[in-house]
Amino acid sequence: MTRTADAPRAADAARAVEQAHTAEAADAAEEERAVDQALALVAGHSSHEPRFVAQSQSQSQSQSQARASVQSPRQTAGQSSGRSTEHGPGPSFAAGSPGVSPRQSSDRSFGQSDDRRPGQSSDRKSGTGSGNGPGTGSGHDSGRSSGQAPARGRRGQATAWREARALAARAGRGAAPRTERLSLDSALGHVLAEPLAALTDLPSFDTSAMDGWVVAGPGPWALGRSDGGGGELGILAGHSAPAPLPDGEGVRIATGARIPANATAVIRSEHAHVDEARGLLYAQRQVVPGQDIRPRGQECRSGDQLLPAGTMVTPAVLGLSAAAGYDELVTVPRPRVDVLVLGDELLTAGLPHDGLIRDALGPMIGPWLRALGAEVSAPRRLGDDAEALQHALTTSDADLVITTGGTAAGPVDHVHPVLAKIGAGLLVDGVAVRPGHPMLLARLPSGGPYLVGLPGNPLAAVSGLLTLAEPLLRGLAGRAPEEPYRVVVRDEVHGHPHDTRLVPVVHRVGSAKAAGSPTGNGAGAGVEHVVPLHYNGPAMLRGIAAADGLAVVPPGGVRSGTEVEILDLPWASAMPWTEGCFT
Ligand SMILES: Nc1nc2c(c(=O)[nH]1)N[C@H]1C(S)=C(S)[C@@H](COP(=O)(O)OP(=O)(O)OC[C@H]3O[C@@H](n4cnc5c(N)ncnc54)[C@H](O)[C@@H]3O)O[C@H]1N2
Ligand code: MOO
Repeated sequence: MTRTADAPRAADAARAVEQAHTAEAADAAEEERAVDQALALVAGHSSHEPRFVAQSQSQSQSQSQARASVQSPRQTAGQSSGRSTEHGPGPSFAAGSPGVSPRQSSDRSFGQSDDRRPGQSSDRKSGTGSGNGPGTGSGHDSGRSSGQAPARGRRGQATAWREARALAARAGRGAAPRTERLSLDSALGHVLAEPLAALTDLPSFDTSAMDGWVVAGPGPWALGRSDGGGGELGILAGHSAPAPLPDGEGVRIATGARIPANATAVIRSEHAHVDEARGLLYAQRQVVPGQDIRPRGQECRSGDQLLPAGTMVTPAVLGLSAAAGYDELVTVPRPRVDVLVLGDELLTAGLPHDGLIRDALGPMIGPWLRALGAEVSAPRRLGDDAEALQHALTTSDADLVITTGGTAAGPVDHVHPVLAKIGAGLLVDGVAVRPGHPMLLARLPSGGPYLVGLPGNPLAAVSGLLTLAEPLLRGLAGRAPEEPYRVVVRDEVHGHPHDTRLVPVVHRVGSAKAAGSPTGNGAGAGVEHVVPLHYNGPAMLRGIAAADGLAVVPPGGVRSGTEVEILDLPWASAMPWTEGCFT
C-alpha cells in the first residue's frame, strides 16, 4: 500500500515490496532448515564435546588461539575468507601509545563517529557511513580509516536477522515445558499453560438483564399474587430458584436475578405502568418473548474453550477466569533471567569522569525484560573479569543469562573466550543487523541456561534484546510469536548495504505529510504512520527513549510513504501516542 501521489515512485516501491515478499517466501523454507540444523547441532553435542561454533569478528590473537581448539568446520571455512572490510581494521592492541591501556587503544581504533554531536559531519555518502548523528542514515561503524590490517571476514557468517529471531524463538519453545498453579491474585502477567475451558455455563442460570418485572403470558399482568420468594422487593440477585410464575402474573425482579420457570419476558421498569388500584401491570411497549432475559449458556457452555494456551493473563483474563469458575490457573512459570553487566568503565552514580561513564544498561535491561514477562534478578556488575564471568555463568540457575558488553574482540571482551572455555554451544554468533551485529545466543553446557550476549553500545543492546531475548523469552514463556505488522513510514530511511537496520520510530495518527510526495499528502489525516527518529546511533539512547517501536529496515532502505515492518516496544501499547520531539 502506498500513500504517495507520485505514481512512478509508488509503482517502484510497490514492486520492491512485492519482490521483497517473494524473496522472503522463498527464503522461509531455507531459513527453517537452517534453524533446525543449528538447534540440532547444539542439542546433539554431548557436554564433553567442544561445541563452540563460529566466531566471526576480528579478534586478538590470543582470543583466536583460545578458540582454535574448538573451531567448527563452519568457522574455519568462513574465517579464512577475509572478505569483509566493512568493519574495517581490527583493533591492534599493540598500537596504543604508551600509557594508554589496550582497551582504550582498541576503542579509539574503531573511530568515534557515533559520538558526533548534532551538526557535525558524518560520512553518509560512503553508503556504509555511520550516520549516527541526528540523521536517520544507516547507523553502524564503518571502521574505514585506520590503515591497519583488515579485519578477518565476517560477512556470510553473521546469521540473517529473521533467521536469528526464528532460531531464538524455537530455542525457547524447545525448552522442557514446566507449569505452576497460581491463585488468581498472583497470576497477572503469567501465561496460560493450558487452554482455559469453562467450568460452568455462563450465565449459569437464566438471568434478568434489567431491573423491572418478569412476566408470564400475555398482559396485563396481575401483581402481588406471588412474590417469587423475595418478599416486597421481588426476586433479587443471589437468591435461589424462585417459584414458577403462572401465566398472567408478574413479579418485580432485579438485574442479575434468576428468572422463574414459565416466564416470558422481562419488562424494564421505565417501560411499564402499574395501576396500583387494580393491581395490574401494563407494558408501554410491545413485549417480545425472551426480551431482557440472558439465557443460561449464552456466553459459553461448560467445557467450551474460552482462551487457548499461551494467552497472557491480563486483568480481563483474570475476570473471565473467575466468572468461569476458576480459583487457580495453570501457568508457565516466568522465565528467570540473570543480568550480568560487564565493563570496568562503568559508574553506577554521578557524572562521567576520568574516562568512566554511567552504566546505562543496568537500569534498563531488568525493567525491559520484566516488560517482556521475565522474572529478573538485580543486575550484577562484574567489571571486565573473565573469572568472575565464568563463575557467574557456571553457577547460574536461571533460564537465561543476559550479558552486556564484552561481545566484541577487544582485549577485555571476555564473553567469547569464556564461552569457549566452558564449552558452550553457540546458536547465533553475530547477526546481520545494525546496530548490534556482535550479539550472540548460546546454550551453556550440560543443559544450563541460554545466554544472550548483548553488545555494550546501548542501542546495540536494545537491538539484541528485541532480536534474540524477546523471541527466546516468548518461547520460554509459552507465548505465541507476535504477528508482524507493517505501517507507512513518513520519511525515507536509508538502508545498510547488506544488513537489516533497526531504527527507532514513533507512531502517529494524523495529517503528517509524507516527505517525497509532491502533493505532500502521502500519510493523510487519520492515517496511522511512523516517523523515524534521529539520534539512532549505536551508542545513543535518545532516539529509542522517545520511540514506541523499531522499524525493521531491509537492506536498501525504505522510501517515504511505503510500508515498513514494526517491532513494538513492550510497553508501547500501554502508552498514548507519543509526540517525539527529536524528529
Ligand atoms: N574490531 C571490531 N571491533 C568492534 C566491532 C567489530 O565488528 N570489530 N564491533 C563494534 C560494535 S558494532 C559494537 S556494538 C561493539 C560491541 O562491543 P562489546 O559488546 O564488546 O562492548 P564493549 O566493548 O564492552 O562496549 C562497547 C561500548 O559500549 C559502552 N558500554 C558498555 N557497557 C555499557 C553500559 N552498561 N552502559 C553504557 N555504555 C556501555 C562501552 O563503554 C563502549 O563504549 O564493539 C565494536 N567493536
Ligand atoms: O554498531 Mo554496533 O552494531 O554498535 O552495535
